[in-house]
Amino acid sequence: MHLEKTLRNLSSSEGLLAVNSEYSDDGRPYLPFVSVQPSACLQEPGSEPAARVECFTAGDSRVNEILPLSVLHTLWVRESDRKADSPRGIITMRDYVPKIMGREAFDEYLGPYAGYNDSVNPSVSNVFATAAFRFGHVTISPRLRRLNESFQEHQRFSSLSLHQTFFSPWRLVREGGLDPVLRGLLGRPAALQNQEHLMTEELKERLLVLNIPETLDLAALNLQRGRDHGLPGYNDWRAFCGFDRAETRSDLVELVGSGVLVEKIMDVYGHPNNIDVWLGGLLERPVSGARTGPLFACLIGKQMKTLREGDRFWWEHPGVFSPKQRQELQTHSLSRVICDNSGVTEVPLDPFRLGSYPEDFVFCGNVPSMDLEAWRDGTYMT
Ligand code: HEM
Repeated sequence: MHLEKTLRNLSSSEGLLAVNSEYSDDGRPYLPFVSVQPSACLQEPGSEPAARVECFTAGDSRVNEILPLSVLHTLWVRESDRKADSPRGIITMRDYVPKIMGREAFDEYLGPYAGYNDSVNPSVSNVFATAAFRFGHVTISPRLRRLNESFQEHQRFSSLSLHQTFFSPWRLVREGGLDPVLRGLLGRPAALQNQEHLMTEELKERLLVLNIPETLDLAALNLQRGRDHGLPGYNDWRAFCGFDRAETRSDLVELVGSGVLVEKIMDVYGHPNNIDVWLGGLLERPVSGARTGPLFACLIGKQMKTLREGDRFWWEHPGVFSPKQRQELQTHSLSRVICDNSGVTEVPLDPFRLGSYPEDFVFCGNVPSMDLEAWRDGTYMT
């Protein structure tokens, strides 16, 4: 059966997604297991063969790569079964993207929504998937924090090194479900990019990918994938974005902000033209108020623009939703999704901004929610 069919609950006509039939998280569903079993996911040490927790299945094959990814996938499946067509696009574009590329760059590359353009190709570009959006790999902290209701270290389920969470769905099923992980994501920071130490050892020395027995190096994979895909180098992409090429060491020092680092890069690459775009983009000094430098801000900005302009069902495109529905959709937030689909009862209003507990957290009752009355008259997707 095709993957998209296995992800649906075909026994009902309500358009629901399939969920796990063996386990639940305090009454809330988990993702279904893969159909080919036994799967390659790791098992709880010492557990009985009958108590296996298989790999979860979802639209993205990386769903088991790391616990937080399984958690977010699960959250969205629960949300989707509660409310058809949840507005993920709004949350990503309004609450996340401006924080990674910076408000100024967001306004420059995207600006206000200007309508659907049927000549825009919305597919994801090679450079975006293979380099620019992989900036996220240096924001990963080496520890996965698991917190209790008071957002303190969980007494039963302590925090873990990242590698202990690779392909280990049993840690959700047997160790407290989504809530301790969600609280850790909300209450503790992502890694701050550090030019002297870009990526955690957990990802450079200990990365696991299913069906490969050795541990891998995500930095090496990113560089090699860029070459496999024939990506032009750092300077060519700077030119593509209308920036000056870095011709000399001092040009690079200007962009990177560290002479010592530029020495190392030049020792390896010889000339700025040879620098892989993933590495060059990561090394640029971040734009103020952003997590990326100017090159990645440009490449991410251009991609986001085409994703929005080329989407016939973009939520702001007239005719997709009524004005009243659009107004309601704007009240939606990731915090609301967490409140509605997990046991977490306190959240920051903006979960993409790190706050301190309890000052910056509110009870779920105080998080705005959409009024679904706006959908009652059936005006939807004309
Ligand atoms: C611990 C967290 C993460 C792990 C273990 C991880 C691991 C991986 C792996 C193994 C790949 C495939 C690499 C290859 O063979 O080329 C990959 C691809 C990718 N990752 Fe991550 N990743 C993580 C977090 C992130 C984050 C936070 C972002 C972005 C914000 C991100 C963006 C991407 C993108 C865009 C791709 C390419 C996807 C595609 O072309 O289909 N990753 N990641």
